[in-house]
Amino acid sequence: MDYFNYQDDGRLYGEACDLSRLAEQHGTPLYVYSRATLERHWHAFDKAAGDVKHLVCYAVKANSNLAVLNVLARLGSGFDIVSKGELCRVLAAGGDAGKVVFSGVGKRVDEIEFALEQNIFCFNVESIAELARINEVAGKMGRKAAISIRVNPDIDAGTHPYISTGLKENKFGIPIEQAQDVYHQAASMEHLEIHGLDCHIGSQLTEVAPFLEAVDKLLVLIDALAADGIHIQHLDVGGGLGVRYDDETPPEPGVYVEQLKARLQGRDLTLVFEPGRAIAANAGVLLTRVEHLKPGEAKNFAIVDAAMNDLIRPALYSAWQAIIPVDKTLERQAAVYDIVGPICETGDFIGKDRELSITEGDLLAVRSAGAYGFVMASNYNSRPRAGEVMVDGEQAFVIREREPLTDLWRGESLLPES
Ligand SMILES: Cc1ncc(COP(=O)(O)O)c(C=O)c1O
Ligand SMILES: N[C@@H](CCCC[NH3+])C(=O)O
Repeated sequence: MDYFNYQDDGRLYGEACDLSRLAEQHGTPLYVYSRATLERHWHAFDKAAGDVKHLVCYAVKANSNLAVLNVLARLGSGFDIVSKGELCRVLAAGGDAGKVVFSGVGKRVDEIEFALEQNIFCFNVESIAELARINEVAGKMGRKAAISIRVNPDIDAGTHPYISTGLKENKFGIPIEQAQDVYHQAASMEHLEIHGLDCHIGSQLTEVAPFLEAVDKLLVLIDALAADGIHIQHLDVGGGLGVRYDDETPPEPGVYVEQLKARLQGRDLTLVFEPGRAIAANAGVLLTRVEHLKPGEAKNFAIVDAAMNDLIRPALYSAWQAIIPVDKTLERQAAVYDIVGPICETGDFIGKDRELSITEGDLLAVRSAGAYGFVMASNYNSRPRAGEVMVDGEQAFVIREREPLTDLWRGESLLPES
């Protein structure tokens, strides 16, 4: 059975794997990813960028399992990281530090040192204080740090307020009106080398227009900087391309990349992309089993063995993800359910008001769960985090064991007897 959504047209995309068998073998809840889909989505960006100089830096935060990173590293992917931990993962997965961009508003001194030691491609700098810190650390190490400034173009990405990043009121980047001045300050810092210009306006964008608006503003800035003698070599357009969860119709990566390329109008710029969700979301599902059906006057509940600790997107952003029975051939009575987990929170739901034909013990797949799924999991209610499996053609590999119960208190200690 195939339950991998192909983001281009919403079709289920096939790997030769039987999800029911995987659930029986490895238990539920269980994340399952498709290698072929990860690769196809990465290639969609890389191929479309084709004839211009470019670097596809997969955003590690979307899904940082080592096997996922390794699949992309083998394709020659770059990586967008936001912490030392993510850089360590990239290195452990065989990624090339020379293709790493380091984003994030709060880089610590030790993180900057480590990134410099590893010779990363570029720091995406988000404040004047951070510029000064990187300059100082690089100076102490006798190094020069390659930097881009993340510019906040004040554009409404039209996405959920929690994942919108390019507005004035957001904490990210340097306001575009101040950017030219900040580049001049950077140019005067001895241990910095200006390489690029960066922006990221939000996540799950379903239109190209806001990206184009941002790029147009950035190109004006790039031209103004050139006139001042500051030469920008690469333009990092961030991530943010949305995927189809329900009936959205986000542009395909190819269309998005082509339109961005057209905006460059022959400028000699390397394009950097930081897609996370567009590569990983529809390459994965979360498998969960129905524990109980609980009919009620106001609501029917299907209580499943996955919960908000496994997939927090519905609780956190009221995100909608498709939930389907894995075996559709079973004859069941249809009813409308809230699909809820066992956690002691009313917000613990995976989906609301879903018409499903199910009974106790049935296996469900929560689709589009490959991005911002496992990575946002927690141990709330002392629940071990789910296992992860990667399907590769006929084969399936456990790429992370379900967390053993004893790991739940690893590193904790009792107070000494008094
Ligand atoms: C700086 C940066 N780059 C890339 C991404 C990846 O975004 P997405 O998963 O929407 O492509 C994010 C997250 O939104 C981000 O903050
Ligand atoms: N975690 C968010 C996306 C965050 C993007 C990170 N900058 C989601 O699940 O939609």
